[in-house]
Amino acid sequence: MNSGSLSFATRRDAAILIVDDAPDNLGTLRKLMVEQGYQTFVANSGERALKIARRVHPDLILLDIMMPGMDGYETCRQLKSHASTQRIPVIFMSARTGTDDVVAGFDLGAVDYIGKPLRLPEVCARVRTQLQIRSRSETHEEQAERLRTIVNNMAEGLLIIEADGRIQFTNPACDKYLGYQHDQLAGRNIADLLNPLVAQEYLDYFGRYAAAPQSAHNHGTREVIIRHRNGSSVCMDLTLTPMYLRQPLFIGLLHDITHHKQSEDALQRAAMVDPLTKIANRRHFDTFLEKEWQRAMRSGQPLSLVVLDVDHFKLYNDTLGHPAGDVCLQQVAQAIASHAHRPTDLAARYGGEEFVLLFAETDAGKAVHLAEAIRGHIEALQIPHPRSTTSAWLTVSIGVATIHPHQLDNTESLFVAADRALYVAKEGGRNQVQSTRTASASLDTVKALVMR
Ligand SMILES: Nc1nc2c(ncn2[C@@H]2O[C@H](COP(=O)(O)OP(=O)(O)OP(=O)(O)O)[C@@H](O)[C@H]2O)c(=O)[nH]1
Repeated sequence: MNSGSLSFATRRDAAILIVDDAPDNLGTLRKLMVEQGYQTFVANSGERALKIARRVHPDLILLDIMMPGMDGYETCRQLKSHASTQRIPVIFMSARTGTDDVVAGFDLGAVDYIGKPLRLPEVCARVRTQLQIRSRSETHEEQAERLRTIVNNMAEGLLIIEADGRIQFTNPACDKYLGYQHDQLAGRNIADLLNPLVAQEYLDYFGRYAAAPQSAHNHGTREVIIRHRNGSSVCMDLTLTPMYLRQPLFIGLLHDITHHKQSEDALQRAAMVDPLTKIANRRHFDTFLEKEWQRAMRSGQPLSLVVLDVDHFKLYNDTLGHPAGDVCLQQVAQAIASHAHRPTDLAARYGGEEFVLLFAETDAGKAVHLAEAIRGHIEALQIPHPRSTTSAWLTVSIGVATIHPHQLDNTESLFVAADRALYVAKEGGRNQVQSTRTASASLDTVKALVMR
């Protein structure tokens, strides 16, 4: 038993409409069809046949041609012109077996033509065959419908692209991702959606595949920026698969990664920012310094590092509480960061109450001047520090170091110099700026202090 008869075997309940004005014929055919296991409906006129067909949607109609009133041809014409009945297979039965009659029957859309007098086994065979064909074509339609449903409902955008870059088809998800109405993208070129370099790369790949489909390789998945209809850019993963369907075609699958990108960016930003003060953290500062250091080595420009430490901060915490200390650090951070104006300046929280600032292309004189401005700014905030022995307000001590980096130096040496200057500022009474120059002048003092 082949698969066709198998599928047919499951359709023993097929419904047959028998149309004939002769009661004997109707009776004989009905009995025959019932014996075959079919469900039967009968009509003795064309008008009645149309009514029944519209109501019960039979799987097949056996239709006599010569009938009073509406004949079989007209009945068939009307069946074929009505959406709900046009796909029902019709087999004509007639004593008129001339070629013209038979051809006229097929021209009206009949699937078969049986001559009268009927040979009953032949009728059974022809009915069976037509039901098998119908059952197979239904399966094809069901499959096509299933595929259509998947394509229309999938979350990924689907594009079918021709070798010259012309878009042949897009699914609703693709239209939605890119802001187009249904069918607006078909006919456009992918070059309208991508930046020119990327588009050219794809077109070259299409061209290579079209020239030698057998040697084609999968283009894989890559991240692309696609132009949305509103002019904005959307970040997508595009997977391209070449396919030969009568012509070289490329199936593109678009996966929106904008949200993924945004959270990736947010994570990246979070990894660079100090959670308490919202300015750069130590990690970000070190990376930034390394980059500026390399740049300064190439340009020969000076690089200045400013190190700041809040005075008597332990005392501040002990007096006003740790939460007040946190707020104070936020205020100090904002004040410091407001002095980093250029893209090559960066303020960061380097540790507990210690802050740093990098000023690229800034000589010692300017850096000390900037540091002095920051010190004054923080003092002017007039954050009360009741038990400070330095001032009634919160103050900072600042060390400044400037260097013209070269191969033999490293960033560590710049930090050591700035920290030394800071040490001198602390020991010199706090609330002041000291630079490497001033620090080295007081080196003896430092040495003496260190020895103590
Ligand atoms: N509130 C708060 N305090 C912090 C934070 N990080 C560090 N500290 C405190 O900062 C204080 C730093 O104290 P020290 O290093 O002794 O320095 P100091 O008291 O500022 O003294 P000098 O630097 O010599 O003027 C410590 O008490 C730390 O607990 C923070 O995130 N929040």
